[in-house]
Amino acid sequence: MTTDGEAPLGRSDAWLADGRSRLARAELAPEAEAIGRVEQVSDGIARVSGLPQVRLNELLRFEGNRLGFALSLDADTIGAVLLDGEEGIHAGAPVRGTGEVVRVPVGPGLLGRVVDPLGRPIDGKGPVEAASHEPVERPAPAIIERDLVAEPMETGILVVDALFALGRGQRELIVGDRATGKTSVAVDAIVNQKRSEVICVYVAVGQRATAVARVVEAVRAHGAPERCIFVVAPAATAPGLQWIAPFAGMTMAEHFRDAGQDALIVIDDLTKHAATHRELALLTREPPGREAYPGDVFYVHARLLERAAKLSAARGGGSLTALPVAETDAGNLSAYIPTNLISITDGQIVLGARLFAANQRPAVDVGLSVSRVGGKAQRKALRAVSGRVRLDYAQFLELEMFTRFGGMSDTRVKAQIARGERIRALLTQPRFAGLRMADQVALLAALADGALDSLPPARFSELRARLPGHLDTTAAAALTALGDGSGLDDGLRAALVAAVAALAADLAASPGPGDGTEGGAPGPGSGAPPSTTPPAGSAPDGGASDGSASGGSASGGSASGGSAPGGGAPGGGAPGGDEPGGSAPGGRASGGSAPGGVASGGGALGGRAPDGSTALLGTDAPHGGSAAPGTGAPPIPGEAAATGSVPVPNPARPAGADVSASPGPADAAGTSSGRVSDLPGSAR
Ligand SMILES: Nc1ncnc2c1ncn2[C@@H]1O[C@H](COP(=O)(O)OP(=O)(O)OP(=O)(O)O)[C@@H](O)[C@H]1O
Repeated sequence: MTTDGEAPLGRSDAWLADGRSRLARAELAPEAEAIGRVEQVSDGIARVSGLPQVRLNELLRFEGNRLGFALSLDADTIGAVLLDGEEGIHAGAPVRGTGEVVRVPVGPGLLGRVVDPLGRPIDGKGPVEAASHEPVERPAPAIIERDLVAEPMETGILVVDALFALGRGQRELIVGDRATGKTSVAVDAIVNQKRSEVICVYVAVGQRATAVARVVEAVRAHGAPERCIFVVAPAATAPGLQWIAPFAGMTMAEHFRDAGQDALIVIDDLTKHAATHRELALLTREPPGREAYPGDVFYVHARLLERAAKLSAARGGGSLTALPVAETDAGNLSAYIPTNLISITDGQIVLGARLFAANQRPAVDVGLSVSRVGGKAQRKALRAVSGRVRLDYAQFLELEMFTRFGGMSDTRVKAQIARGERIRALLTQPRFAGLRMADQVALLAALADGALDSLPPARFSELRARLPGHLDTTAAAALTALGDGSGLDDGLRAALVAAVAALAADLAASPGPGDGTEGGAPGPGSGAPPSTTPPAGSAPDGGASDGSASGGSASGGSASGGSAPGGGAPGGGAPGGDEPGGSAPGGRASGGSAPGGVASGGGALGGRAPDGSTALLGTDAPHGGSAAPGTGAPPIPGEAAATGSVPVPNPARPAGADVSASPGPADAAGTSSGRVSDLPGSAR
């Protein structure tokens, strides 16, 4: 051996000696690792045996590093919800407990990102930088850690900010039938936060991927996406992921709340979350209760929404406002999940399908909506001018119904109706056209002082669009004074009203666009062609839908051609008469533009007549039902009515069935007050 040859031998000897000494120092002891076994996999659930020490909600690791969590613990097996799908997981595969619960990344690194409920990016913008990882299930702040809701959360939507003001830290349910604008109200609230410092989290549970993409796009186009997080679990994702999505979103929002910031979370929607919870519960063989939901569905949503709170100064003074969304079926607010959520939250914004079809958008039903804590948080100036609006509007809705039956020529009543029509036109607001608080104050003060009386309601949309710029130039001092949060003194009010009056006079003097866009339309025969009028609940975005009903208020005409979707029985449809119980010409309901005056019978989609009366809405037309002739128009929810047969949707009734011949239970329900009891199905 050469010297060269000995050197490597010496190094390996040293390595061997070092290894031996370390081995001698090592304390060898047996270590137990519990490895369970998958017994069965189906429908996103794995039944696992052999892991007796696993705790509820513990994270489990399956083969291929796939994750799941323990949802139910039985004597011998665990019902585990799979978070990454079932691929590669088969009976007999090993499972390990982790001793951990499900955690998600939190922190500013998530802002502007679209992530799945585990915080994994799905927007192709690279990995998320997390400040830390927090459990998805966390306890709600204790009472002592909370403060009163005292600051407004402005949505920019006049009807909400003026009549159902929200406060930071409040939980307000947005509830309504399918396609009544629930998401739009929530997204408008998010978009409006571009004027504030509020962090927004939008959680999509069980939505169509295209609908989610539209929301993300809308916020990117109109809002402040750099302060938004999108947590997305579309309908096609594993039920386990959909289940944790609201909890994950809440944890991400809580991070900002706990850092003393203000956050807003929209959960769209909890009805689908409840359905996922029911699905998982049934698959893990939990005993079903009412409507087959497991008994803990109330607890699941209560513990989720209790995490929204306004924190005390000692805890940093941050707030988390929650806007959960719930879907009703045929306006039935008394179904299990909507009633649960109504009782958990601090109020609800109810969206009505008939109002929506009548082009009253946002279709907020002022009779059924309420905000239980936000009123105290409303800005003083806005409170000063919005006080009478709700009362005036509610009175108008009742009066309007009575005027449908003719008579009521009293000048005082006429004035009230005219005022109500103006309120209605003012409360109609397109999407992404949020108003500043000062704009809202100016509009409502001008309305109350009669400064808008010379402007036809059809021109209000122009007024609203031009108002912010006009106030900026003509009433800058008043805007500054209002921005200070002070109340509305007489001088300030006069300045704002004068500015709005000047703009209204300017508009009144200039020629209008010809066809109204809301709140009644100008001339007879200006109804939208039936072929372009969407059926109730399927109106497309913006202008097209705006034009359909309100623009479609041809007065005194007869029902225009086309048949209502789903057809209508002879005698139903939209009669052209403007008398109550007017003679139905026996035609089919036309799409859109029910003629002016009082539409009678069922099945017409329509708008508002220039005289302010509400044409019959086609809520039952798509179902094919039709009302008997001469039954009178059904009330818009919130209005009183004493009609006989009410053309309400009745899922139990087969398509094409004649309402008058076989009145369904919903028809028998009283229609006297527009309250919950009047809603279809609620009397049952
Ligand atoms: N203020 C508004 N002005 C004009 N169009 C509106 C307004 N609000 C909503 N819409 C339109 O109504 C349609 C339904 O709205 P949206 O999707 O928000 O309803 P939804 O109740 O959330 O529906 P889904 O039940 O499918 O979730 C959309 O096409 C939307 O653009």
